[in-house]
Amino acid sequence: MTATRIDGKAHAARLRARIAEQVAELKQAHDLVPGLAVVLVGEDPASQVYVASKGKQTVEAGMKSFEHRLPADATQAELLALIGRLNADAEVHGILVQLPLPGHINESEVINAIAVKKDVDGFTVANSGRLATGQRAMVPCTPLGCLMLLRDQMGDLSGKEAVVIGRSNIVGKPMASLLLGDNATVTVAHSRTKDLPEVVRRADIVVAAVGRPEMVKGDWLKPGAVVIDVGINRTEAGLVGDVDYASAVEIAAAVTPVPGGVGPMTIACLLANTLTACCRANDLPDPAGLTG
Ligand SMILES: Nc1nc2c(c(=O)[nH]1)N[C@@H](CN(C=O)c1ccc(C(=O)N[C@@H](CCC(=O)O)C(=O)O)cc1)CN2
Repeated sequence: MTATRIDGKAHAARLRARIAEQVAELKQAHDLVPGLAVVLVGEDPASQVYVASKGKQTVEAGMKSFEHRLPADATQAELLALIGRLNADAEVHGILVQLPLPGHINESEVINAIAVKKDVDGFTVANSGRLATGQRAMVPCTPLGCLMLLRDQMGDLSGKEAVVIGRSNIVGKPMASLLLGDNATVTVAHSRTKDLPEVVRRADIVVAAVGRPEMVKGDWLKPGAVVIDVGINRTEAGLVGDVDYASAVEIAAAVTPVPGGVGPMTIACLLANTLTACCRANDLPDPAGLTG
């Protein structure tokens, strides 16, 4: 039997519609409009596309979008000064610096200059620490999107065996924290893991976030596993994930495709985090069902 194709595009569209409704209610009840500032440094083609999509979807959801483009040779001081102004701007509830940054810029210093309450990427040390210790945090968008897809597909994740492949600060580690928060039993595998196929074979849930085209094969999977592919790899054959989709669908119960799986959820969850940041800045309760 062939696996379900988890339609991230359709899921993201439904999520954006719910966010737009909640944004309209916020305006009506409190005369508040969430605002998102996105900062792009340089001209990386993929980043330009993502930033344009973020701006468009922010406006479509009824929020304010502020786009700031700096040249590739902008200095760190210029970037920090811009973040300082956005931190102080009452119309801006969320700030995102598009990654990757040019090599001469210290990514960690820049990210950690963002006010913790406006850190809608959830990448600051403060938000990472809060998530890792089970406190209320701003949750990174890609892992939050993966969690929403998993809950939608499987319901309760309690007691499930989950293997997260990849230990990055922006996907692997927060993903592991979120799965632990839902009471899954979590293994984080990485490049030094011994016998990775055997580790993956025991998982009910596989989240692949390694950045290696089609590395996870169908015969690594436990029959009936749910597979979330975070990879976005540009190859000569086109865009592929970290999972070999064709062989995975022969064994798994459900698999996210690339494109059209996790990617669209990343931007929808950014809108969710911006709405959450606006509510928190105004001492209102978190919006229902958006915070993970
Ligand atoms: N500050 C951040 N920088 C980056 C993040 C992030 O979450 N915060 N994530 C990625 C880029 N990204 C959003 O910024 C992103 C990547 C991919 C998609 C997406 O919808 N992908 C499509 C395929 C589109 C394509 O052809 O490239 C899909 O998977 O269907 C959305 C957002 C790195 N930087």
